[in-house]
Amino acid sequence: MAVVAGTTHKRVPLIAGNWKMNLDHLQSIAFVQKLAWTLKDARHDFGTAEVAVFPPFTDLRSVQTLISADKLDLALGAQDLSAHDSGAYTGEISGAFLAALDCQYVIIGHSERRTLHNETDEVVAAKVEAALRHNLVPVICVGETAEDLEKHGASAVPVAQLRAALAGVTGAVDIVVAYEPVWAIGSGQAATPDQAEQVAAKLRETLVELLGEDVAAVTRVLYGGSVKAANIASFMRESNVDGALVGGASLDLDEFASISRFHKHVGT
Ligand SMILES: O=C(CO)COP(=O)(O)O
Repeated sequence: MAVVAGTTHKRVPLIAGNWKMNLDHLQSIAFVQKLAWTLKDARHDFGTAEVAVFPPFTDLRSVQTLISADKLDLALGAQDLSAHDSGAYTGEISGAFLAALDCQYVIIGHSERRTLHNETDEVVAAKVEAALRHNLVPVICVGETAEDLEKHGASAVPVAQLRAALAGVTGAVDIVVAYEPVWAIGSGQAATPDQAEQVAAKLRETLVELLGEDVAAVTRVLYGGSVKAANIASFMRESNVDGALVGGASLDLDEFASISRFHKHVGT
């Protein structure tokens, strides 16, 4: 595992681009090609930061083909999956299908799905189990609303959501946790690095309790919510923040490439 210069990280950071419902399959090809060239030109070392893209379902085949044909150093993830493996579930996408497309990751429990699609903690937990059944790494999203923050402080809701998401999980699992305060998503108002670190530390304590020291020590905890090139370094200086889940800025090629190369700014 890489220790990133200028930080205390012992986990390889993950910079994950959640495209949400943006870029069709043709646009995705152009974008990923340019992203790969930009990172290659900059001699990006994937040992210092793994870079992953999370396109819409309809883009996955195109992006997978590009990554595999051109041997691009990019990881691929989906934005959601079904809790079921196959059968009469119109409109759902099985984890088996994602694994067959070489997806390594899948986002689960994003606040937009919790709010707009009424995903409960139980649904999130069932999806985490489905991801693990298919050897996909779930990127489990947790985060408090502005109202939660006011009423319960920053960490109570994210910690409770993480406990619920891991209800059916034991042992040496490969997971990623993304702390995304709902009030910071798309608002331009990111959490402070200290706020992110405090919640990330609480989430890691929860991982120790639920899954043991060894799993907690290697699990990456990401921060998400108005991350951009100008603020990524300040988050990455925190010892419990191991990367970022980036929304809007992941659609801007130069901005996302610059975020991926955060170690250039750490210590400056
Ligand atoms: O929701 C997010 C990533 O999943 C964050 O979105 P923004 O980076 O646009 O705030």
